[in-house]
Amino acid sequence: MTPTPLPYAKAPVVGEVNVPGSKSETNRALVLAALADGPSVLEGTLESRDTTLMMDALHALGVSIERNGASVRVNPPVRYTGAHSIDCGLAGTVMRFVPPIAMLADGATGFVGDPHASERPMGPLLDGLRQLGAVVTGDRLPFRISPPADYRASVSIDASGSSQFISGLLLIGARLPEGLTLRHTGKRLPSRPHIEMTTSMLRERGVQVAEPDDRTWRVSHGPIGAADTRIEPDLTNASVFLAAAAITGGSVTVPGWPARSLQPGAMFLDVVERMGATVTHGRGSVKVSGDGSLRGVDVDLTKASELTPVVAALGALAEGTTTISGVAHIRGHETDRLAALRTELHRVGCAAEETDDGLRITGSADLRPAILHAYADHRMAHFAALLALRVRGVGIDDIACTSKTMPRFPQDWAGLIG
Ligand SMILES: O=C(O)C1=C[C@@H](OP(=O)(O)O)[C@@H](O)[C@H](O)C1
Ligand SMILES: C=C(OP(=O)(O)O)C(=O)O
Repeated sequence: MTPTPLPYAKAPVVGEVNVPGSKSETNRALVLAALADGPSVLEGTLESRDTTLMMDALHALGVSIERNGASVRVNPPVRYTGAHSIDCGLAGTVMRFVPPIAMLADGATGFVGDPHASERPMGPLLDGLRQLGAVVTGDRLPFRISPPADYRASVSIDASGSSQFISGLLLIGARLPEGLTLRHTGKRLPSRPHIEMTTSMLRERGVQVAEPDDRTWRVSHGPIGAADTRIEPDLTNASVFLAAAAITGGSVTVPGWPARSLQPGAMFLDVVERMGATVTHGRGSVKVSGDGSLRGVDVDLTKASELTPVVAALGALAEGTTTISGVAHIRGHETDRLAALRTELHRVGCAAEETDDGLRITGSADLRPAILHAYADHRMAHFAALLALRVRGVGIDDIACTSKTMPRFPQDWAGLIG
């Protein structure tokens, strides 16, 4: 792949960026619309590789989907049809949310993915489907699911590797004949806000979800109501643009910032504030401004591990040490993000070490140019773009991987940085 140079900020970055819809909300809304009791219209959806893969997957199972830009009309079938082969790409939401739907189909369904997708953990989800009665071949991609003869209602799994195992099962719970009781058996549970996003979107559609304790969910059998919905902007993707202001002493506004959100990306505002930037809430917008200096922080990102690459870039450019904890499981994200961040930080001359559950980074004002590796991971490309603002001559080997959640990233970034 030809490396792409990334823009250096000759001046403080100032501007406004309209960020497209949330990946997590779009793909949940698509799944829930596909499982609903009638047609739904979704507005403001994200148009990206992960959401296209989701629509194609649902279509392969018999769901009718009409896309008109960011507006999508979904019409569920009377019965889902088994599909020969569903492509999950590298999308966690597709590989963890669609197999449970395949369990409701009239025949077997095969699942495939990108080369690295078979490194991503799937065992607990597939084991959960087996506990519900499905026959599943394999423990990683590619795998095949045959629906149960008799559906059971109770599952115990260890979701310490990904909250998406829980979300994927909860999403179909109401469609199981006896509902679903799901218990998490592991010691830790990452990304709880993403589980809350799932339960909240289920409840908005009339589904009863009880949480008798903090590791058990009970979904009652019943219809999932069709709902016309507007998707929030993706706050994790927004954080990349806001970080540019903090790094360069500029000021960036993101319109459409929700007053309250279950997206863990909203936590970025606290982190960047602790690192020295100023956050201003306007009417339906957020502005981050900086004076160009950042200080290192200790930050537990258990709830918002998606933010790790952006916070790592800020840490590399900050004064002092930044310690990120609570993110051991991101070794199973699009790439092993802890190893990838350590390697790429070393490549620009930044001292960084992996800990059991995160990274320790010593900020430096003296980093060197390099072509960084993206490992097919959109957030590694964001990380490189942020370092490049302050280190002349930083490039990336694969900018196209940003299409996973933000195909417009290269243009929007160039437009903002100038
Ligand atoms: O359910 C979701 O939409 C997501 C859950 C999280 O996964 P993990 O719990 O595997 O971190 C998050 O990192 C991912 O980007 C999106
Ligand atoms: C972990 C991520 O994605 P996925 O939905 O593929 O798990 C991410 O986008 O940071």
